[in-house]
Amino acid sequence: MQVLKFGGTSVASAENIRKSLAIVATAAERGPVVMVVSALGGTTDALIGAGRAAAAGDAGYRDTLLQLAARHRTAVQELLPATHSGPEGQLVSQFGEITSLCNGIFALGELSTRTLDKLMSYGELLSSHLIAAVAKVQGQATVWADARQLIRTNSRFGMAEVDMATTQKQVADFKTQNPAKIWVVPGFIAADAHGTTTTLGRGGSDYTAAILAAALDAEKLEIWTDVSGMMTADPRLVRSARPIAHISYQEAMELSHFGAKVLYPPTIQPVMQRGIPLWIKNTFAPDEYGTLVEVEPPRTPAVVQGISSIGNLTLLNLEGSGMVGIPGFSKRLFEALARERINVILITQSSSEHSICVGVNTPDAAPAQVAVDEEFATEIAAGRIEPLRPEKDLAIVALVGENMKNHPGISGKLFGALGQNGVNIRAIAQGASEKNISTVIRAADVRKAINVLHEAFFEATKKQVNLFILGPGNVGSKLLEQLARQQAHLLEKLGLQVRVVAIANSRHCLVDENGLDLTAWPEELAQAPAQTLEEFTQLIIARNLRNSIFVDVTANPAAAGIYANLLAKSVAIVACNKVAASSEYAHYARLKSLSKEFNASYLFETNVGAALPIIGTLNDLTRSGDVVQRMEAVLSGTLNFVFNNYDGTRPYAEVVRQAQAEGYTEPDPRLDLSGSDVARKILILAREAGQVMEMADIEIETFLPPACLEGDVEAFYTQMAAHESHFKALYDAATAAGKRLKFVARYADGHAAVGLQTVAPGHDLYDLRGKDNVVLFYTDRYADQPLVVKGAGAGAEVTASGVFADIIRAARL
Ligand SMILES: NC(=O)C1=CN([C@@H]2O[C@H](COP(=O)(O)OP(=O)(O)OC[C@H]3O[C@@H](n4cnc5c(N)ncnc54)[C@H](O)[C@@H]3O)[C@@H](O)[C@H]2O)C=CC1
Ligand SMILES: N[C@@H](CC=O)C(=O)O
Repeated sequence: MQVLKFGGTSVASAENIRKSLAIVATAAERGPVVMVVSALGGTTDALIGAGRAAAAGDAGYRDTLLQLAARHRTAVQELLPATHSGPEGQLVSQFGEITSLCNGIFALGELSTRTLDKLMSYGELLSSHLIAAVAKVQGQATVWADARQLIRTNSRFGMAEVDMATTQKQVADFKTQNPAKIWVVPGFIAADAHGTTTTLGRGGSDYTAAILAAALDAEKLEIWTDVSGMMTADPRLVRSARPIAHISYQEAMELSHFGAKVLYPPTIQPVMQRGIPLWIKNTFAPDEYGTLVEVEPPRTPAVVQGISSIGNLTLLNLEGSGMVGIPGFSKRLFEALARERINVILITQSSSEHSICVGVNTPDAAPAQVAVDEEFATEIAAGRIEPLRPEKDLAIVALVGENMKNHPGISGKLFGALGQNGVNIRAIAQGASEKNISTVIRAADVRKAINVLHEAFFEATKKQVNLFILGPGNVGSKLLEQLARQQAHLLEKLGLQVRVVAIANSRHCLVDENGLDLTAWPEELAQAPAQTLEEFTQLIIARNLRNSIFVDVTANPAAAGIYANLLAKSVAIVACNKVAASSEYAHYARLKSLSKEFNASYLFETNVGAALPIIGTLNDLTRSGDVVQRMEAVLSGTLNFVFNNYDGTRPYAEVVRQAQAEGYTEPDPRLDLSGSDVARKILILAREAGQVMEMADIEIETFLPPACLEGDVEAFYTQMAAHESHFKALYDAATAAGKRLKFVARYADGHAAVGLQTVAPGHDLYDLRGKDNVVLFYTDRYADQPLVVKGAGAGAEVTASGVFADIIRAARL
C-alpha cells in the first residue's frame, strides 16, 4: 500500500482538492492508496478561535462558524453535482454538532483540552468526508475510514500518545473488511480506549500518515505539501535556499525538529523503524523531485545538509560555586522541569561544572523559573547557587548533516562566518553524533546568521555584499556608475553579488533591501524621504544585513563620527573621507582596534593619493618587518595641477578654479591651497608607518597670503585674484632658478612638515605631471633607492576606483 498525505493548503479549495485527487488517482493506478487529509487550510485555527471566543463569553464565535460553514458549502457545491445532495446534508448536520458544542462551551464558559480536541476534530472530519464523496463521484472505489477507529491513543488530550500495537491490529482488521482501492482518512485525530476523540498535536496529520504507513508496512509514504521538499534553509529567510533531494531519516529528523516546518517531527520515527521511504512532494508542482528521506541516501559531497532555526527561545542559567563537584544538581534541575512538563530544547554545561544552561520555549520560562528556584531554595538562600537567570529573545540556529561527523573545520567555519558578521553566540550544543551543531544567538540576528551560513556552506561561489553609500557627490556618483557597470563582472569573476541597499545625501535617503536600481538613483533619491545621519546609522544597524559595508564618500566630520558605532556592529567601513583617519590619534587607534575586535574592515586607501596603492604598500612594508626611515612626497593633486599649469599667462585663481571644476580639490578648496589636506595625508602615512602623531605635530608652511584664508570660498577666490602678484613672484623666482614649484610633504624621525619647495631638474619630484602624486619611501630595505609609488593622485573617476577596490577588499575578507 501507499500512504499519501495532503496538507491544509493542498485541500484548501475545490481546485486544490481536484489536484490532490488527481495525484491520488495516478498513484492508485499502481496500487491501493491511503489518502490522509488535513482540514481545509485555516479551519483548525478558526475552530480553535471559535472555541476560545465561546469560552470567553464572546458570541462572535457564531459568525466564525457561519463563515466556516459557508466556505465548506462552497467547496461542496464546486466539487459535487447538484444532484448529489448527501454531502451537503452531512455538512449541515456536522455544523449543527459544532454549533451545539460551541454553545455548550459558551454556556459553561470553559474549554477543556478534551472538548478542544473534539472541536478541532471536525476540521479533518469535514474535509475527509467531502473528499471521499468527490473521489466516489469520480468513479474511484473509495471508502471513508474513521481515524478514530484506526488509531488508538492514551487520553492525553491535545498531544495524545499512540498505542501502536492496538493501532496495528485495528488497521489490519479494517483492511480485511475494506478491500476498496482508496481509503480517505482524516488526519490529526484518533481516539482513546473509551472511544473519546483525541488529537496528535498540531501538524499531526503527517503523523497519522506515518502511523498508518507503519501499521500497513506501506511501500512508501508521501507527504504532499506546498513546497518542493525540505529546503537547505527556510526559504522565507534565505532566497537562495534550495530543495534537498536526498536525506537520511536522522538528518530529516534533526531538520524537522529545528524548524523545517515542512514535516511534523514525530512523523519520521514510525517510518524510520520500518525503513519505509518518505517522499516530500509539492501538490502544485508534482513533477518536481521533492525530497526523498530514506535509510541510505546516495552520498553527496555536501557535509552540511541544511540549516534550521527555532525562535522564541529562552536560556535558563543555573549557576553557582556550590554546584562544582557535587552530584545530583542536573538531576534535580531536570526533574523540576519535568514536573512542570517543560520541554528542554537544548542543554550545555561547561566542564568547570559551575553552570548548567538549558534552552526552553519562552512561554515555559516563567513556570520553569518558579519550579527551579523552589527546587533549589535552600542552596539559593545559602548563597551556594544563584536564582535562575532567564535570558529571552534568543533563537537556535543549527547546522545539520551526517557527513559533519569526523569532518574537521565545520565548527570553525561556522564560528568564523558568524563572528565576521558580528553575530554573538550565547551558547553552543553539539552531540557526540555530530549530526547537529546548534548555536544560540539573538533572535534579531537569525535572518543574518542563516544567510551567512547558507552562503558559507551552500554557495561557495557567491557572496552577497550590502553597501550603504553616504554622499553621492563627485566621487560617490562615479562610484555608483562603476558599480553599475561592473555588477555582472563581480558576480561572474569574483562571486560577489554587490548590492547597493541605501544611498543618502545630506537631505534624502533611498533604500531598497533587494538592491537599488543603479541607473535610476539620482531621480529617485531626489524624491526619497528625508533622513538624518543618526537615522541612517540606525537603518544600517537595524537592517542587520550580512556583509554590510558603509561607504563614506563625503568630506563630513559628522559622517566620520559614526564609524565606531558601525564597526562595533561588525559593519565594515570604506572611506575616502579623511576626517577620521586624521582625527585625534586616540580616535584613529580606537577605530583600528574596533575593526580588529569586531572583524570588520576599516579601509581608507584613497585618503592618500586617491587610488594609488600608497597605504597598501606602506602596510605591506611594515607588516613584513620593514621600518620606514623617511618619506618624501607630493600628495596634493590640486597643487601639483595648479603649479604645473600656472605660468602667469592666466590668473592663479582661475587655474585653481579649473582644478576645482575638474574634481581635484576638496569640496572646500581652501583645504588644498592652505596645505591642510597634504598635512592630513602625511599624518595618516606617519600613523600607518607606526608613529603616534597628532595634526598639531605637523609643521605647515603655507604659501598663501593670510587674507586668502579669511572669509568664505568666494572671498578666498577674490583674495587670490587680488594677490596675483604674489603667486606670479613665486613662479618667476622658481623659473629664473631653472626650478619648479612643488608642494612637498616630508617625514623623518617622527617629524613631519609640509610646504612649498623649488625643485631642480633631476630631482625625484621634478618631473611630476598634471595632477600626479608621488611618494618616496626610504626604509631599512629601501635605504639608498626609495620605493616609489607614482601616478594620478586626484579626480573623481580614479578616486571612485580606489573606493571600489577597498569595497572589494572588505567584501573578500
Ligand atoms: N576628489 C578627489 O580627487 C578625491 C577626493 N577624496 C575625498 O572624497 C570625498 C568626497 O569628495 P567629492 O566627491 O569631491 O565631494 P562632493 O562635495 O562632490 O561630494 C560629497 C557629497 O557628500 C554629501 N554630504 C556632505 N555631508 C553629508 C552628510 N552629513 N550626510 C550625507 N551626505 C553628505 C554632499 O551633499 C555631497 O553630495 C572627500 O572627503 C574627499 O577628500 C579623496 C581622494 C581624492
Ligand atoms: N583634494 C585632493 C584630492 C584627494 O585627496 C588633492 O587635490 O590631492
